[in-house]
Amino acid sequence: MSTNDNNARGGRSRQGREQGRHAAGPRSGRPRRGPGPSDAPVRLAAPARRVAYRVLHAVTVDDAYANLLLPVEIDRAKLSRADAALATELCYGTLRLRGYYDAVIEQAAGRSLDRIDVEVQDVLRLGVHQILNTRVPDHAAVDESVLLTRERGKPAASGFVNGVLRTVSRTAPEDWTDRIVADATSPDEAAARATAHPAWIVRAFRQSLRAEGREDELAALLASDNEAPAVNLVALPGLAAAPEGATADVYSPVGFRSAGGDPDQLVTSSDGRLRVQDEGSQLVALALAAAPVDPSITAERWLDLCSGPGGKTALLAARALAAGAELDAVELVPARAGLVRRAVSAVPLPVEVTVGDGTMIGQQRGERYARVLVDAPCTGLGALRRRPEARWRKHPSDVAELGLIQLALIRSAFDALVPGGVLAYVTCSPHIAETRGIVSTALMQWGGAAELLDAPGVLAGLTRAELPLGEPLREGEGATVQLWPHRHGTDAMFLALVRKRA
Ligand SMILES: C[S@@+](CC[C@H](N)C(=O)[O-])C[C@H]1O[C@@H](n2cnc3c(N)ncnc32)[C@H](O)[C@@H]1O
Repeated sequence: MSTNDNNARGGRSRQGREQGRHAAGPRSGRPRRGPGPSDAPVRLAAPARRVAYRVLHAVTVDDAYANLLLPVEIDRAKLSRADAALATELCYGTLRLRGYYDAVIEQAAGRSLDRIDVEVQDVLRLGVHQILNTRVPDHAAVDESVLLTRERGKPAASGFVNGVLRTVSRTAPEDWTDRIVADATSPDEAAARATAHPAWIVRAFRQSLRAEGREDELAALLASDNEAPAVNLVALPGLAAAPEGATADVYSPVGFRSAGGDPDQLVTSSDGRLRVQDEGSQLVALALAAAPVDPSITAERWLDLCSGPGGKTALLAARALAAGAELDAVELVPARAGLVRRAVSAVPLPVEVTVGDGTMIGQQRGERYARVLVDAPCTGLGALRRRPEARWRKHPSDVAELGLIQLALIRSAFDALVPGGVLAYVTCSPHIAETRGIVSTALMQWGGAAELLDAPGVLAGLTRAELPLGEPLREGEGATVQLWPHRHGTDAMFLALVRKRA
């Protein structure tokens, strides 16, 4: 079976076949069917389904990372581009909504998940995803799930799979959502169940939005986590330009979306001067390069303190080259330091990449740098749409553990600044404890030795369009920036710019 024919995307919709059963558009905050990545082909290619299953199961039993394993499995299966796209949608779509699908399976099967064979669980998850959130016809989703069950050496379970999936298909997706949230004990728990997020993450998001005076955006934020992000690229400034036909980013002056084709091909053929990079990541690196250091600083040396795998280092290197500055990079993990070296090789600037502990750099290289980027290790709650299984692997205790490292890193970065120099504290998490919490604590400890700069103002000087921002953390003239997937189309990057008083 091929997925390449026009019928695949243009064929009869489930809505049509089911006479308006799902005629209403996707409801905000709920797992959705509709256009975009979930708008999967009508006919299912068996190889794509097998690849999706293999990755799903490796995530379940081996703690594999889907974004690393999926390309390997796609290569191994020699999937066509269309089938690779389908395998990606099936795999990522299933993983993103896994908690929701598990609840559906438990209700449809009338038993708890731990009483279902672990391989059969993943067959069912994949089947439920196809039935509830793609245009794959129900009978195809059921039949092929049964086939897959047999292929996995579980013929005795094929009747069970058939029965559960038929039960799922007899209830409209919207009605499933109503059932799944029916006994939720709070609005956050209901939102968590309906959008397949752990409840503690929903509470953390609500708190961050509330701090910005935008709590009413919670449903939009949760929904955006369940959508595949567009592939965004950067053209390293001064070294490359966006290719003909590409669409310029809304905010980043050096970002673009490709007109089609394989982004990896673009990266390779440009010798790494075009790179895949989230628009928010571009903006925070550009903001550090543009921040006002004290005019007494004439020769600048810059530092990327947590640099692996080097996306922001490459952009900083291009900016440093243009500004006549030097650049160093530090990374704790040797393999990731290797990726940083590869990333900066695209820029004709010698960048010293050191494997080391960034928390020690302040002591070792005190008052040496005019600009320091602290792209701190964090929970990554702002990039859940990118890492489909990640939300199920995070724990509230991670926040406290990471907080200690984040505080140690920002303090080390401050010590490494020359007087008048600026540090950028960045996370790809909007969690208050990792963002405003760290910056407030550090500012309090530094007292009058530090000033929070106006990060929204710095960004306003470089973005193509004005960024709609919420209420920031303010101190003096300074303010922070929080970007959001649902509002800006970026990862939820946080940025604070802090200057060491001269
Ligand atoms: C958010 S990532 C940085 C992403 C990077 N700036 C980029 O744009 O590609 C955080 C990095 O910090 C590294 N890291 C964690 N603890 C560190 C430490 N104590 N010193 C230096 N790097 C550390 C992690 O290994 C990880 O590569």
